[in-house]
Amino acid sequence: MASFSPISFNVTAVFASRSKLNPNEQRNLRRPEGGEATTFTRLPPKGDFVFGDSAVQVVRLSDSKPPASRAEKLIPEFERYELGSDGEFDDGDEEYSDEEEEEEEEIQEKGKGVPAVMRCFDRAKIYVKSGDGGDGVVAFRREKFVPLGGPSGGDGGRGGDVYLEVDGSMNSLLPFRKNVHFRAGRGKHGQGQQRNGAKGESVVVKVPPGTVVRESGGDLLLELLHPGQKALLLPGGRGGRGNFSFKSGNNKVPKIAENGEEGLDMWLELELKLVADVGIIGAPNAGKSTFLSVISAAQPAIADYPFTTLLPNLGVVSFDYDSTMVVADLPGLLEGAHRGFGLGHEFLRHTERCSILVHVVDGSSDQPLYEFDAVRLELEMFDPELAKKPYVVAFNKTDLPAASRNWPSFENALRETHGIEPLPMSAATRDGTQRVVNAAYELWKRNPMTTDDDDDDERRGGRNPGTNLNRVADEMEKQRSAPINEFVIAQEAGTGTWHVSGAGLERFVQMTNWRYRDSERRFQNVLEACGVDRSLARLGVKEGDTVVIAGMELIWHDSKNGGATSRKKSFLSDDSIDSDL
Ligand SMILES: Nc1nc2c(ncn2[C@@H]2O[C@H](COP(=O)(O)OP(=O)(O)OP(=O)(O)O)[C@@H](O)[C@H]2O)c(=O)[nH]1
Ligand SMILES: [Mg+2]
Repeated sequence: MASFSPISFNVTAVFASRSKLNPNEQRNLRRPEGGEATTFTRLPPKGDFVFGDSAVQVVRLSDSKPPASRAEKLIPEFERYELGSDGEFDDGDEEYSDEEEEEEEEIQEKGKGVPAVMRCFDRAKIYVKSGDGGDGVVAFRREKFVPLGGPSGGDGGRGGDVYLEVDGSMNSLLPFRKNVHFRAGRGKHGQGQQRNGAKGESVVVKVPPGTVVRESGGDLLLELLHPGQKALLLPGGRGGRGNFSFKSGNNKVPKIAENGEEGLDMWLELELKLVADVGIIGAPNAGKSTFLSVISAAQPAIADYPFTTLLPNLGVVSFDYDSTMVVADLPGLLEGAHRGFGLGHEFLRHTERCSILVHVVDGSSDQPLYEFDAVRLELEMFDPELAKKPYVVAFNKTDLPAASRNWPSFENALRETHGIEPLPMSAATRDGTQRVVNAAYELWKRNPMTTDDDDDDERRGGRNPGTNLNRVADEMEKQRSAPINEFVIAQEAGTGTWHVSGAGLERFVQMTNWRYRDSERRFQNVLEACGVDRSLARLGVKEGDTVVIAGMELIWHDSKNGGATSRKKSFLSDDSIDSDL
């Protein structure tokens, strides 16, 4: 029994819901974005970030950029950043995101002084599309001694799928700077002699562990945390049926075949959130990377100037057989980081998932206390929640005389004003580092992370191995195969134009191949069977009115037996509905 949804005369509202229901419409809406795809330059080889020794340099916290001589060294050969007249660290690569102007300005403000490598290591925007299904064909058997061979047109092959897979060897989203579009192959068309088309080639997009996937400007889709996780994101379109599949008792020689179903497409925003238990923070050049290198097997670049660490490094600290702690060494934090100056903003988000922080202070600097307070303030300004995380303070470089001189007053001040016991250490000589690690471990044990990951794990498709990683694809498939008799009718106010929309109907129109003679008849029959005609008649459609279904304009002609749409030409009501609907 056919049914129809309640009528709405608010055309705008109906279009809005239609864009939700209909992947084709969504495609049209998004397509303009496609023209403005984010393209990036090539990822520089890792070696470009390792620098030789250079003279010691004192960098004040108020310096929001590396000195010019350093800047030159930071620049990989094929990426140019220029120090502008205002002394800011400009990016010569203008190819990055050119969304709306406002957004652009905001990014520029936040990304001030940040080379593209760092801006893009944890965020990317990519386009994915599953393959269209292959078309079915109309063919008839031609055999010797069989004068009237039956239908033999094969079905089209299914389009390729789009998968997302976690690759444990990746640690950034930088590869997506170059590679933005991922399209699965289309299914092959059917052939005569009942040969079905082959399935289109699937595409697997590799992402690093800790990747959060969002539909561009929309909902959170997935959170992929563990190496090996593989999620089916966009299923390929169904292959169109060939005329062999349309053979029925009523129609033994069907001259009809379907188009393949169009694949789905989407712009995705990827965000990498490091999965670390402990975050090492501090001012540039404090010795954070050196500390990580002595407590774990990680070998981060260490050099005697700020901004050595451009991308966070991860290290695993092992305690007992079964107890390990993942530690992240983050780029140096500067005053103004919360406003996007220096490198701060780009990575501060990564500390959100750390249970605790280790704050490394350069004990040999002019004013270690000032440095300590400034970094704390930055944390507070960026996110007060972050500043509330438990932390250990490591007073580094105690092997240097300046640090020894600074130590008593620093220790005193922290004890008095903050109620904290700082721990002295020398990452260079490893003196005291074990104590810091132990303190961090104890603190971490007492403060296990209570992320919201666990709460709505199922929704995110994340941590729990039992979670359905294919739920996005399932959802898409469900939307796509919406029943054909679920539709909404709206009349444009004051005109004789009617809009009929519904995902099932639109898919049906898209798959109808008008080249074949029987297609039109089938189309008319379907409109009648699913209740479109009856609903329109009940709502008062008049002879000559325009009815728009899935972008196709039809003219309504009243039929004798009371109510039916027709497609420009005359309405045919003498045939039964195909049983395969
Ligand atoms: N004397 C001495 N030098 C140290 C110690 N720890 C680190 N250094 C030196 O301090 C400089 C900076 O060390 P890094 O580990 O690169 O500092 P960082 O905090 O990671 O710096 P950025 O990544 O630039 O923010 C290097 O020259 C290290 O050799 C220490 O305990 N004693
Ligand atoms: Mg470093």
